Amino acid sequence: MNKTIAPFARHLYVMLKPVGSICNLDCSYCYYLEKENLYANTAKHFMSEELLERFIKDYLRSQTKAEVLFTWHGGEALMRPIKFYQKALDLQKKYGGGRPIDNSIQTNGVLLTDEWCEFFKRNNFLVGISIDGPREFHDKHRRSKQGHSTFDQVMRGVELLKKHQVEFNAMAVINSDNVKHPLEVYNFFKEIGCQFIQFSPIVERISSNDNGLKFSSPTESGIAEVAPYTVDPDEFANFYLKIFDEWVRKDVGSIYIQLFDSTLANWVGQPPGVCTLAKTCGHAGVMEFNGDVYSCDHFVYPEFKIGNIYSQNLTSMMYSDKQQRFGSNKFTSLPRQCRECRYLFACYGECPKNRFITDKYGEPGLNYLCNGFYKFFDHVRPYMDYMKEEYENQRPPANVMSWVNRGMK
Ligand SMILES: C[S@@+](CC[C@H](N)C(=O)[O-])C[C@H]1O[C@@H](n2cnc3c(N)ncnc32)[C@H](O)[C@@H]1O
Ligand code: SF4
Ligand code: SF4
Ligand code: SF4
Repeated sequence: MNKTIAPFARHLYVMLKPVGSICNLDCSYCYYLEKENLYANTAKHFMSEELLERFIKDYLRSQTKAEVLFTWHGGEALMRPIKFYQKALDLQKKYGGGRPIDNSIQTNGVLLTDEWCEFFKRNNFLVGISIDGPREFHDKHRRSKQGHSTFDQVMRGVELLKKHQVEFNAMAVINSDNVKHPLEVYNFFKEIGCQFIQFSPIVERISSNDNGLKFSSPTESGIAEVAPYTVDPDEFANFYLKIFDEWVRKDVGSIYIQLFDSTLANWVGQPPGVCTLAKTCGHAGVMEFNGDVYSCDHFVYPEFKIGNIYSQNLTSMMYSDKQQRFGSNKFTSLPRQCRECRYLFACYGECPKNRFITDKYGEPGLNYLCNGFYKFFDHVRPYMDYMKEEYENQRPPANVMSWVNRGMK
């Protein structure tokens, strides 16, 4: 089984929200918590077993490849009991026709127990656990509903995952605080024995609409109110540069950082495995607790709803004109600065969610983090060129470490 959650390499992929956006924590920057307001008139935000069965049957039927990936997401997916997931596994078996099925679950880690970990190990789940680095950075934003620290609980969760040898990776946001401490954050993950790290930058704007959602929908234009924890593009570049310089000397082949892997993949002409750096997207939808399906986890806004599984099947929603346009738009809407950029092949304008500034020609739709990405690609170029050559000559790209350490670069 793959050790990173790379759903975007799939043809048709829909992640699930078994408790909608309900969560036991109150992270300051969370884009998903407020989705509760989209369903303000629904008393219970949890997926029924009847809907679970409908989804599993349809999802398995719509796959074009033998291997199938289910992802359980939230809100906090561990707020459903183990028996809910056991039921899901039984249904996967019932409708799977013997095909290989993987499950991944994303969690804040606070509710992990021996029992959960035994269940994950037994059923080969890949667990994504959210930690923002050492205690002071983690606790700054990831707090309980009562405002308490969660660091110790999450670390206890990590220890349980390790004790039961559950495959896990770490999800860490890069925000305006931890971005200033790249090596402390990187070394922390190495010290806790985490080999697979996905960093995701916070880029949020405060909405001026009164639709009950605090964060701007990607369709709102303008930069005026960037949320305070949003990462600065230059600091974002510096964060990755510092970590890259450490990684390329010591850790290639032993620590996996999603951006580095995906960049190398684009450099050698392979699919990057992450939607944000692909030419197009749109094959990764999300289904809410009531069967509503949206274009993407970061586009859960009324205007990006593509249907409901009670009235349409997944194939017709995911291959609808609306969803196909959503996906191709990632490329077709790029502003001139991107179209002319030497790193277009590696970046593709990153995620459309973050494209709300104007480019140097005055065209709208440039990525807020453009400057940061450009600096990153410019910095890693010689190393990527070297690793590409090794790869193309059937030698391990990890040879880059001895090249760098011999002072060749
Ligand atoms: C919405 S949470 C849901 C799963 C689970 N509750 C957790 O925290 O892992 C999924 C991931 O999104 C990250 N996240 C939350 N708000 C974000 C934002 N505004 N931008 C980028 N990532 C964010 C979280 O840190 C977490 O790793
Ligand atoms: S734990 Fe996850 S869903 Fe809950 S508030 Fe934090 S980021 Fe959001
Ligand atoms: S909109 Fe962004 S996060 Fe969503 S699928 Fe496209 S690139 Fe990925
Ligand atoms: S680095 Fe900037 S200009 Fe180049 S493709 Fe990315 S967002 Fe566009």
